[in-house]
Amino acid sequence: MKCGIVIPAAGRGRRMGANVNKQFIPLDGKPILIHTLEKFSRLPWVDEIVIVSHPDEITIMEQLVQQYGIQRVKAIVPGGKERQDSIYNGLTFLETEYVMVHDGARPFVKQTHLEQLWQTVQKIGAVALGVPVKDTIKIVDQDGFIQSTPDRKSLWAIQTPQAFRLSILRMAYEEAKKDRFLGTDDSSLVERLGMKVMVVEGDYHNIKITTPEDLILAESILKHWSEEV
Ligand SMILES: Nc1ccn([C@@H]2O[C@H](COP(=O)(O)OP(=O)(O)OP(=O)(O)O)[C@@H](O)[C@H]2O)c(=O)n1
Ligand SMILES: C[C@](O)(CO)[C@H](O)COP(=O)(O)O
Repeated sequence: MKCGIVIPAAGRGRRMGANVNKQFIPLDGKPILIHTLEKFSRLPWVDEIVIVSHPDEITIMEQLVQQYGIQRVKAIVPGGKERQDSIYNGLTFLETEYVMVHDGARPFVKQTHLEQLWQTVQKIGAVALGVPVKDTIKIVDQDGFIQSTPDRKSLWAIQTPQAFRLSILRMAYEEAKKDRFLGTDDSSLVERLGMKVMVVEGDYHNIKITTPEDLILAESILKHWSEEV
């Protein structure tokens, strides 16, 4: 059994406010995206990697992949307006039985968690990495008033990778496209088909680098947990 990896990296990084795609920002001298790609490129069960890039950055991506010797990159393909559009396009280039979708902006996913996801997706067919939330979460209305407080015991902050049997994810993406449904992750597209998605507990290092504060946290993670991430 082999797995294909789709790395959505075609965003504009608006919340980062940098004048460059946040995935090219260096961490310990290496672009964030390369840290991410290195987590997958040597795994024995990874058959092919598809990187989804902003159309204007495909050449840069090709140069980085070559410069850092990233293995198993099958294609670097153009993304779309939304993350969902980018992944939809990336999926069309895969020929594996399983797929793992992982944000290019999450450089610290652990190998142990990737292995757990790989074992689980072969049994369950749909799985996502996540962590229990630490804050109390509130549902707030458009006027800024709290409507409800969900029981924190049942709340998880879902990350990536999210892994699926490829046929399941393709069907979910087609249904979402037909229904014009836009989700913020891949699992929500599978859930809306009425299918169960399992959560594997990861850890709090697996941050998505989104705003400037995350760069400070990322440097600290790399400095204090470099052997683990
Ligand atoms: N149209 C898009 C939007 C996002 N992504 C990717 O999806 C991942 C998670 O998205 P996010 O962190 O929101 O990145 P951006 O969309 O770039 O950030 P922002 O919303 O701040 O612009 C990132 O690796 C990003 O590059 C993508 O491939 N295509
Ligand atoms: C997919 C994701 O990383 C799960 O937490 C998150 O939903 C991506 O959100 P973004 O706004 O596209 O970064």
